[in-house]
Amino acid sequence: MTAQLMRLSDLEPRTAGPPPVEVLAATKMFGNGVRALEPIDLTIEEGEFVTLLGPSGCGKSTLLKMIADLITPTSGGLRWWGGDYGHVGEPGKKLVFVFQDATLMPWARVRANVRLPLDLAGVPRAEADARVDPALALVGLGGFDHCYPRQLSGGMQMRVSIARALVTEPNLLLMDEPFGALDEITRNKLDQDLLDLWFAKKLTVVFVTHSIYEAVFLSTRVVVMAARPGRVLREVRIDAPYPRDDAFRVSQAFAAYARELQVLLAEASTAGTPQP
Ligand SMILES: Nc1ncnc2c1ncn2[C@@H]1O[C@H](COP(=O)(O)OP(=O)(O)OP(=O)(O)O)[C@@H](O)[C@H]1O
Repeated sequence: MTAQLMRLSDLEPRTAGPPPVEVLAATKMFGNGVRALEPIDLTIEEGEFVTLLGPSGCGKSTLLKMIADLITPTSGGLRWWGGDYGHVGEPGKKLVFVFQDATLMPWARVRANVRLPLDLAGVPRAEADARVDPALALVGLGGFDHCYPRQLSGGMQMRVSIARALVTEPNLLLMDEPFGALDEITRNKLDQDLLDLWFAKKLTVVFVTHSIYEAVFLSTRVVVMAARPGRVLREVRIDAPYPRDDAFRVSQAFAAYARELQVLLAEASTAGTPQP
């Protein structure tokens, strides 16, 4: 990672290609009558780190899963790199989803856990193994490949989960509150390492969190959502230079963004009407 400070304007756009994700008036109504999402319009540009922030039930996970094509919109649609989902997975258009739980196979060593997506894709064992080591090194777990998940802390298990995502060499990383279950110190460290990874690998990231502080620290842009029904309330660009470190966390700029998001979250929590 460069030691030179970069502003957002230095980072974008990383390519002139179509945006990795366009959400086009997409809605979601579940079978039980819950209107999880009102029409959402959202474009994620290449190289952005976009965070979905909002109170419980505002549809953050539903929107993220729609972006991963795990949930189909009730109306409206999405485009990925300018086309339909059929093109996702082609070179330069790879997407991966990281869940809140590490979801590791407890009976398998770290190496086998990280190699899993390559095994499933039929990548020859020697080639797959060769890709595991750099992925583990990227998350700071070089040398832990022979451990079982139970021998690792919660933070280390999340790192394995991220390595398992990185081994597929994604362009777009979708993360559903990946560090929500971790203590604050571990979470801060993983946030820092994730930012370094995002920067080094030129990833595009869409990240879900409840935490204002995590959103400010990580994001180029925060999308604040409100509930009942789920919708986008406001977007806030976090125009602070990268790389960001602990000095940013205690800066006036950080506090000002946190205050702004706090006010919006309070608004998001009171807005809306009860529904089934
Ligand atoms: N499969 C489902 N069937 C019915 N309703 C659902 C389903 N999934 C989510 N919902 C409802 O849709 C709304 C949005 O849920 P979602 O999980 O997307 O919100 P969220 O903002 O991610 O919440 P949290 O922060 O608590 O994870 C909620 O009212 C939820 O109960």
